[in-house]
Amino acid sequence: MNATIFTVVAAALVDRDGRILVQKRPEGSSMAGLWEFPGGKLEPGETPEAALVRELKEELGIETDKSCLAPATFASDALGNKHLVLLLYICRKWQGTVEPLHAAAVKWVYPRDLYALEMPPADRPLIGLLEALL
Ligand SMILES: Nc1nc2c([nH]c(=O)n2[C@@H]2O[C@H](COP(=O)(O)OP(=O)(O)OP(=O)(O)O)[C@@H](O)[C@H]2O)c(=O)[nH]1
Repeated sequence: MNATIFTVVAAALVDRDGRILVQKRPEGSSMAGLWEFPGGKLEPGETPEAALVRELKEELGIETDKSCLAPATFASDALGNKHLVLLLYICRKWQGTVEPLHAAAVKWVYPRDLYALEMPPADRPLIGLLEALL
């Protein structure tokens, strides 16, 4: 079966205690209220790393560099009538203080505590991998 594939980049920001940042999708967006990794869709012609650096600035007000983005794992799942490929990077180094500029809220959680959160379906298989990696 053919499907329109769209690519999303996202970051597991990891703090010094090994906790990961998740943000809550705002009211009025698709999947409102679910907790997700910050990130978003690529703009035409944009590299995944440039898109993620841009999204982290737009969504959280932090600055990072592509050299601080380590490819970690990916998800591949149907989303509506399209197919989502989500590239997840681990990022441990950035400048600035995280602020929820787009999200309803942000919080830092240990990987094992991600299981208890309501997350988009594509994200669930990523949790065990993050637990193993961190
Ligand atoms: N940033 C992010 N997006 C995710 C995650 N998991 C997941 O399924 N997605 C989906 O990937 C897409 C990312 O789009 P986006 O963040 O650029 O934009 P958006 O919410 O305005 O998109 P939309 O209005 O089309 O839903 C959304 O459809 C979102 O639901 C995740 O962990 N992080």
